[in-house]
Amino acid sequence: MTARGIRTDGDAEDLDVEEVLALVNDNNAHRSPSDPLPAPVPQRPETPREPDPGNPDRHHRATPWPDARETAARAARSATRSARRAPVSVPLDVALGLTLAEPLTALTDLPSFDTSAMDGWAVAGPGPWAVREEGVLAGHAEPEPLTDGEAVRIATGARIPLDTTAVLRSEHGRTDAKGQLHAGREIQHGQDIRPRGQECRNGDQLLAVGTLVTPAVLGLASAAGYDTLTAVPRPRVEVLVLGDELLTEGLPHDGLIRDALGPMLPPWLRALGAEVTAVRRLGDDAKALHKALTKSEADLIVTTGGTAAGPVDHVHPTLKRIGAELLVDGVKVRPGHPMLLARTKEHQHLVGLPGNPLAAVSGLLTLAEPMLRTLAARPAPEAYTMPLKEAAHGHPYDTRLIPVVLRGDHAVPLHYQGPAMLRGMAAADAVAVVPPGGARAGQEAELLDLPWASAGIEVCFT
Ligand SMILES: Nc1nc2c(c(=O)[nH]1)N[C@H]1C(S)=C(S)[C@@H](COP(=O)(O)OP(=O)(O)OC[C@H]3O[C@@H](n4cnc5c(N)ncnc54)[C@H](O)[C@@H]3O)O[C@H]1N2
Ligand code: MOO
Repeated sequence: MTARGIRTDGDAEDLDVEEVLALVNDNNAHRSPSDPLPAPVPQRPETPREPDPGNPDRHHRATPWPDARETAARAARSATRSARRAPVSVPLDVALGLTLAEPLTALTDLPSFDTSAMDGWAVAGPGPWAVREEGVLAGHAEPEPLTDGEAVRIATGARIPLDTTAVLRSEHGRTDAKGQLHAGREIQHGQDIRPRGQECRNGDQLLAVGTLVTPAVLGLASAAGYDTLTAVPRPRVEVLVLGDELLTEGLPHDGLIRDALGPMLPPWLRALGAEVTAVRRLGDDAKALHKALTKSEADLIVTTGGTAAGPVDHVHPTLKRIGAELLVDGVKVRPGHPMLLARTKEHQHLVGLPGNPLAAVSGLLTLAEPMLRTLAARPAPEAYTMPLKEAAHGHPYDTRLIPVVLRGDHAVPLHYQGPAMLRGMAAADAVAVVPPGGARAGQEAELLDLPWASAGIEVCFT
């Protein structure tokens, strides 16, 4: 979804997204907005490390998986603080998936008048009742008051006439030959009348700052009189797909392969709260990458491929050339260990996803998710675990992320989970976090939800 219709609201400018973030993160002590800036990558290893003949220097700087996620969230907090991103006022139809930057306060009583909860008759006093000729429908102006012994046909949602004592449901009343209405059962005073203000009074707080705008929130906001909502803007994300070998259509041929990430990343990033402003295919062209990085005004740049040390892996050299600060340079996670996070400008970061498609997913879950969630002021998901149905093979030193399906009260690891494969992930309900050394059958494993399998907010394929 784009930011169609988004404008900056004059009143909202006084507010601060960081305050929203602080409220959202209230329950999460380690996410205090007063955290220091993320530390640059340490130059010395802090933990014993696996020898990596491919690239020992880079692996020794690799960040443990939980620390990498925390670093990404902290970097986003510092960017939010320094950029002072102002909340925006958006029409309801583009607010889905945003976070409220102002409490939702009722602009009216709900219901806003005494209303009938059922189709039937509004009656006054004890029966039988004489039935008025003209009935009352929803949307009609205020009807004439009733007098004792009088009834009027009424529709669900219609205004209750003054001095009505109850509503008699159509299925509980009958009219005799003289047109008198009789109740088939005893009726209670006030029965089937929804009194004005039953749900809320004008000025009541309905939802707090930091609430995610779901379809139900849109419904409530509309019912409560809102045309626009004041919300945290979506972080703007630009995707740069690197690689000369990539085709955008047809079958693979002559060593060329189809681009799996160009189609996958934009909807996934949107599901994580981003507004994807551009997807650029740059090939393996260092100049084009340099130009794209220096020109970008996005809050977050996501690159794919080129993170390793091959002859056309331009990400590291280009980051160095523009003077970017590497906050994470490799993560102790499989797949995806060459992933990286850099601060490219004061308010801008770059997540470098490895080119192998499942390794790219690992980078999304490890670095992009905490960063976007924090920029969008979304609450951190509740951590949860489930026992594994089968043993999961682990890496001796690194965390392993594996796609699983949830069956009953177990997580079942899926096959086809190699770094270059999406076959397992495409069938997955969640991703299991397997600690270094692996996990036994029956062992509890932390699970990461996939955005379409949990909230499902803004997985819009438009
Ligand atoms: N000497 C070493 N080589 C490699 C290491 C290492 O540590 N030392 N790490 C390996 C690991 S692990 C990964 S993951 C990859 C990461 O590589 P890059 O980020 O540089 O990615 P590329 O080399 O550009 O591509 C890797 C692989 O993925 C394919 N690819 C790239 N983009 C796409 C796309 N959009 N859609 C589908 N497939 C894509 C590409 O063709 C390659 O097959 O490095 C290892 N090497
Ligand atoms: O990080 Mo790589 O994904 O192990 O292939």
